[in-house]
Amino acid sequence: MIEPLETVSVIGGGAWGTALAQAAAMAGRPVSLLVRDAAQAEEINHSHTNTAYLGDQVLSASIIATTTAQAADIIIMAVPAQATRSALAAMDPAMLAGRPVVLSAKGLETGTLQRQSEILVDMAPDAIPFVLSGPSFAIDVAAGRPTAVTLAGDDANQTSKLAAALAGPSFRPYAADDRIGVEIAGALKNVYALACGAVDGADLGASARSALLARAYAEMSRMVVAMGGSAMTLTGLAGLGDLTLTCTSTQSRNYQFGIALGRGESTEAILAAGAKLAEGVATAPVAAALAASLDVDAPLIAAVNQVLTGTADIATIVAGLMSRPLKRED
Ligand SMILES: NC(=O)C1=CN([C@@H]2O[C@H](COP(=O)(O)OP(=O)(O)OC[C@H]3O[C@@H](n4cnc5c(N)ncnc54)[C@H](O)[C@@H]3O)[C@@H](O)[C@H]2O)C=CC1
Ligand SMILES: O=C(CO)COP(=O)(O)O
Repeated sequence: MIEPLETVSVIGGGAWGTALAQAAAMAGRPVSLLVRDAAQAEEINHSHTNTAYLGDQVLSASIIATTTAQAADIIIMAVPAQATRSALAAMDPAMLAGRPVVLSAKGLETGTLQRQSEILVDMAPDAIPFVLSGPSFAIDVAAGRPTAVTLAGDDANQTSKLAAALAGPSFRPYAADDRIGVEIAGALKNVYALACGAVDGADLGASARSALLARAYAEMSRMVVAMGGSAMTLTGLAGLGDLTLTCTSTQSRNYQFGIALGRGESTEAILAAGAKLAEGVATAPVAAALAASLDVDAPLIAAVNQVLTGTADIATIVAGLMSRPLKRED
């Protein structure tokens, strides 16, 4: 029994946490939003904007920003993937026990190689994990533009109820049950967006980018199946939907990071220049380690790691991919 599903507490006041708080408010939920900076909380509560992350987008007055995590019926985690563990550790365990906790970060944890919901199980074994992923730029969600996402949980009835509690006029969650597939898709699409950006940054052409997208989809399917998820999940919003959005949109931070790599800039230089969060940078080596441990052929993940570490230039990497032994497409 997960009811009531009235109030929402969002942990993380960046672009995505603020957008999800706005979506929950538009769904009619009273929302608290945890931010780390008192001045930011003040701005959200009094001006109803979060300019550092969402420009002049006006936020719902029913979002209350706080600098300490508030208890609620529904908890939404929206800090970067590498910060989820420490954010959970900082919360009162009683806030999490028996409550639906929605993991919305898209990334795999460095060191442990864990998915976001595995981190939750580690940190709060009594919480009920759900994962939310799909094609959804924060500004689109916050501005009330039509968005559809996947919400996956272990119990179909609970997941449908939670989806209904978060659904609004412009935010449509589809209930699903393949947590593994949804999480791996969300994490890997960022790695492939780095690759697609690099293809464009290096001016390799639209044909190359589409070929990459299709082969990325095939590689992602092998990874999902090897990890115990379903390849069918990839036909949906969290798979094909988000892969195409992130790999083809200049709005994507991962794609932008990839463009800079494709132009020959180093990872260190891009980060030093103040690049926005690009989750694929941390996830790529984790994905490579997982592929190796599962014996999955993942040449694109390997290629992205070569670009990120500067161990080969783009021309050499492309030549290597194009001269792999010919194979059947299936
Ligand atoms: N921005 C977008 O359009 C979307 C982002 N996401 C995912 O959401 C996650 C977060 O991304 P964004 O919000 O866009 O990043 P962001 O860089 O805009 O904001 C991250 C926020 O998390 C806060 N934070 C970091 N560590 C924290 C901690 N330990 N406790 C509390 N707050 C902490 C930072 O202060 C910052 O406000 C990422 O995994 C991203 O892939 C998912 C869908 C869309
Ligand atoms: O996940 C996203 C859209 O679905 C956001 O992508 P970026 O993090 O690359 O901007």
